[in-house]
Amino acid sequence: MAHGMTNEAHGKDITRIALVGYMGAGKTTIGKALAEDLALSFYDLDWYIQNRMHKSVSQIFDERGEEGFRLIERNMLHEVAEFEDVVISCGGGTPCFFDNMQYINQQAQSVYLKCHPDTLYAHLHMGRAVRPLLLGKNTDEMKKYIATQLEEREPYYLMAKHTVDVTLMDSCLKISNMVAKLKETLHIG
Ligand SMILES: Nc1ncnc2c1ncn2[C@@H]1O[C@H](COP(=O)(O)OP(=O)(O)OP(=O)(O)O)[C@@H](O)[C@H]1O
Ligand SMILES: O=C(O)C1=C[C@@H](O)[C@@H](O)[C@H](O)C1
Ligand SMILES: [Mg+2]
Repeated sequence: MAHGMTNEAHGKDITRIALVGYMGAGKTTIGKALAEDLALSFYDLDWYIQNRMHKSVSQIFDERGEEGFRLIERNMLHEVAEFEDVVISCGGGTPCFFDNMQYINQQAQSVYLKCHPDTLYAHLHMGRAVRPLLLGKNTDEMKKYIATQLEEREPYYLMAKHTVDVTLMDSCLKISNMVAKLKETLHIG
């Protein structure tokens, strides 16, 4: 596989792709499709945390607060980012805590899935996954929260090695186009 990250322990060429970006950008949706296309294993960091902890992300937030969740998230990131020949979808906040983004860049080909706040809102509004940070917010509050937090977080996301704007890929039918664009960006597949 022509990706070019070499594992120093055994000198083998490995592929490890990490997707970052705001909640609702499509990291999970697109990451899964990309992994299938490239015949790589797919790891979603939120799902991995939930499986390892036997608890939902929301439960972890409730029981340990965001601070507790971020500690667990960092530890789990260090587990999945050791795996070889994988696509990893990070959580929306993963790059913004500790030195996570530097670590992601050290371990993987990172891609920021950039998405306009209106599209993020539309995705988050229609999706059914529970995002503790958005709980209890009405439409206006949610739109404001997304716009403000995206501005705060974008400097971290922009540290990724590649940026792909997914705003215009706003249809499930076009997920395959998205995969093609990512492969082109990464010179892979
Ligand atoms: N390109 C797209 N076109 C249409 N719908 C999309 C697209 N990308 C994502 N969606 C939809 O938007 C919702 C959120 O997507 P997804 O869960 O993949 O986002 P995420 O970036 O993984 O978010 P989080 O950081 O919260 O895990 C889902 O319901 C998904 O089906
Ligand atoms: O953007 C965030 O901070 C989050 C995104 C999700 O992926 C989850 O990791 C959690 O809901 C927090
Ligand atoms: Mg996700």
